Amino acid sequence: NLYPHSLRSIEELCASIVRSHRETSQYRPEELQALKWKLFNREEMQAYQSKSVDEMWQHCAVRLTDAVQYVVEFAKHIPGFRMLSQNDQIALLKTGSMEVVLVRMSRFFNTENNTVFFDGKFAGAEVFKSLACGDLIEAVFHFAHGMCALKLTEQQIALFSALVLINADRPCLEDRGKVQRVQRNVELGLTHILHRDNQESLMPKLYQRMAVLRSLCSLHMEKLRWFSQRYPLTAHSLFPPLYKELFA
Ligand SMILES: CNC(=O)[C@@H]1CCCN1C(=O)c1ccc(Cl)c(COc2cccc3c(C(F)(F)F)cc(C)nc23)c1Cl
Repeated sequence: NLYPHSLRSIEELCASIVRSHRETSQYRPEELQALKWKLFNREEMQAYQSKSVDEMWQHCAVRLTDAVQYVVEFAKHIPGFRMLSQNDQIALLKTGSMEVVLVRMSRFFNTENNTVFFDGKFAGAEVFKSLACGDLIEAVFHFAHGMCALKLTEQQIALFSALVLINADRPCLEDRGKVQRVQRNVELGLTHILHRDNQESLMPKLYQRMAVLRSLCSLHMEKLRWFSQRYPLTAHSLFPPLYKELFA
């Protein structure tokens, strides 16, 4: 039901969001724990760094598109999301899916050696040099550090990711009121989880993280435009269709 107010239905809402997060998170925390110290050797590093700009962008775009598809799956199981109009669902995903990908990336981050899980191993920022957008990668790493510092549990990440997606302030929504009601329920779920964990103090920090996410993703869209103007062939032919649908 779209308007849960009793505690039981808030707990049901949390349970379905946590389950959906777990089933669509691509890698389990314990899997990544095992790979934590698997780093690229010199040859592998050089192989990435000698890729051309558009080769490396295409290589990343495939992974990002894959990650976005998992976020679309995640969104479908957020209570109330599927009751929104198709256009509103697309509008929320168009602006929110990359933000959730970024939140999820921070789960794959090792703050001890400043590396991120990429292509099966942990990579430092220098692996992405051939992308020719050091500022974007720097910002991605910096954001991941900030997220790791909050030490969120998987359940807290699940509810936070749902709140990042269900945002009634997004542009071009048809039925803002309906999105607001779904957003309100997810907010109740997040406060419920934080209250249960005795960590209400995290709430303002999470809202601050959402503001950082928005600025970071406008940088991404700017980079994406730069890349598709600079390499129109790659951008228009090689990027997987979903990517074009969501970001073009
Ligand atoms: C387990 N792996 C992961 O979590 C990430 C997310 C999905 C797949 N993936 C990676 O393999 C990965 C991990 C770390 C980094 Cl830094 C990258 C490279 O990231 C990007 C390169 C180019 C453009 C990127 C853009 C842009 F600009 F398109 F919006 C935006 C984001 C956010 N990341 C970009 C990638 Cl692709």
